[in-house]
This record gives sequence, C-alpha cells and structure tokens, in this order.
Amino acid sequence: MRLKKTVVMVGMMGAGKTAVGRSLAARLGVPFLDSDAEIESAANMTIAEIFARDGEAFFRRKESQVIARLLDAGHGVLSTGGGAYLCRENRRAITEKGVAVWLDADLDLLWQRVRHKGTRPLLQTRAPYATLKAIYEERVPIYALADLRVQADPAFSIERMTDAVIAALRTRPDVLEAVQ
Ligand SMILES: Nc1ncnc2c1ncn2[C@@H]1O[C@H](COP(=O)(O)OP(=O)(O)OP(=O)(O)O)[C@@H](O)[C@H]1O
Ligand SMILES: O=C(O)C1=C[C@@H](O)[C@@H](O)[C@H](O)C1
Ligand SMILES: [Mg+2]
Repeated sequence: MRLKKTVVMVGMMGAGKTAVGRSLAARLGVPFLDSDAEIESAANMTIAEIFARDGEAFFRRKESQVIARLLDAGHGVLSTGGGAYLCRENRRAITEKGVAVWLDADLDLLWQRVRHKGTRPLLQTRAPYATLKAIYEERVPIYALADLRVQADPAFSIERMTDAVIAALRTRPDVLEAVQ
C-alpha cells in the first residue's frame, strides 16, 4: 500500500485519534505526528499548563501553526487535537493537503475514556459529563464535514479500529494506492 496524502485523524477527545493514528502509521510504514504532542514538546509544557498560563486562544493559534507545518512535512498520519477541525482555516489546509478521517465515537464511549483523566482542560468544570455532551453536540455537525467517517466501536481493539480505518482509506485510491 502506498500513501499519497497525509491521513488526518479528527474527532472528539477520547475518540482514539492518537492511539489509532499511531497504530495506522506503523501499519502503513509512514511517520506519525500528533499536533498535541508537538505543541507540548515545543513549549515544554503540558496542554493543561498552556491553557492555564496562556489561555485557549493562544493554544489554538499554536495548533493552527503546528498543523500547517506538519501538513507540509510529507505524507504520514497526523492526529489532531479534538478542537482542531472546528477552525475553518485548519479544515481548508487539511482538505488541500490531506484527507480527514473522523473517528466517530458516541458520547458513552467518550465519557468512559475521558472521565478518569485530568489532562483535558475543557473538562475541568463542575459537571464534566454535561460539558462533554454540550461539546459533542456542538461539534458533531462539523466533524461530519470530514472526507471519511469511521465508527469507533467500543468492542474494537486499537488494532481492529486500525483495520477499519484502512478499509475506509481503501475506498479512496487517490489516498491509498494498492501496490502489487
Ligand atoms: N480502540 C480502543 N480500544 C481501547 N482503548 C482505546 C481505543 N482507542 C483509544 N483507546 C484509549 O482511549 C484513550 C483515549 O484515546 P486517545 O488518547 O487516542 O484519544 P484522542 O482522540 O487522541 O483524544 P485527544 O483529542 O484528547 O487527544 C487512551 O487511553 C487510549 O489508549
Ligand atoms: O477537544 C478539544 O478541544 C481538545 C482536545 C485535546 O486533544 C487537546 O487539543 C485540548 O485538550 C483541547
Ligand atoms: Mg490525541
């Protein structure tokens, strides 16, 4: 299989963009990049620390810069942060240079995955489930603009989710070319 465009994983926090994106890159033998991880290592701070010190708007500017840079870095798999695809400028850059894959996980699954972690600043509220639900409902119509949608089945391992993403990519010969 030969990758002809960067695969950009989009979707909610906890959907599995990082975990499945890393596994996909390994399977395709291409570089793996994660915008959250790039921002953290460049700043030498966690995302929670960046939000607390510099605010969300600052983080979003960094996120757009990092995504533009990573999309120019050659073909690979790029996992974005959960809010990245909401920005029109990011969507335009992703559509131009890559293919957006929405990992579509339902609210129950997302909650199971994020509820015990304190690493997501947007969920540091009095009622984190209600916050997650509100964010989910607001964002779903925007994630639905992605080129491909893959349902995150709660019974699927990361490996099996990777198979499902590869199956979706195979429907797009302009993205993934079968090589004999
Ligand atoms: N298919 C899966 N089966 C089991 N655990 C999974 C699966 N996919 C992801 N996970 C686990 O769920 C958690 C959240 O996944 P991950 O960090 O990849 O989400 P994300 O979409 O990158 O979220 P964020 O937007 O916050 O970066 C991780 O602990 C990950 O290992
Ligand atoms: O959904 C979001 O807006 C976020 C998700 C994470 O990946 C991080 O990018 C950050 O916590 C914001
Ligand atoms: Mg991630």
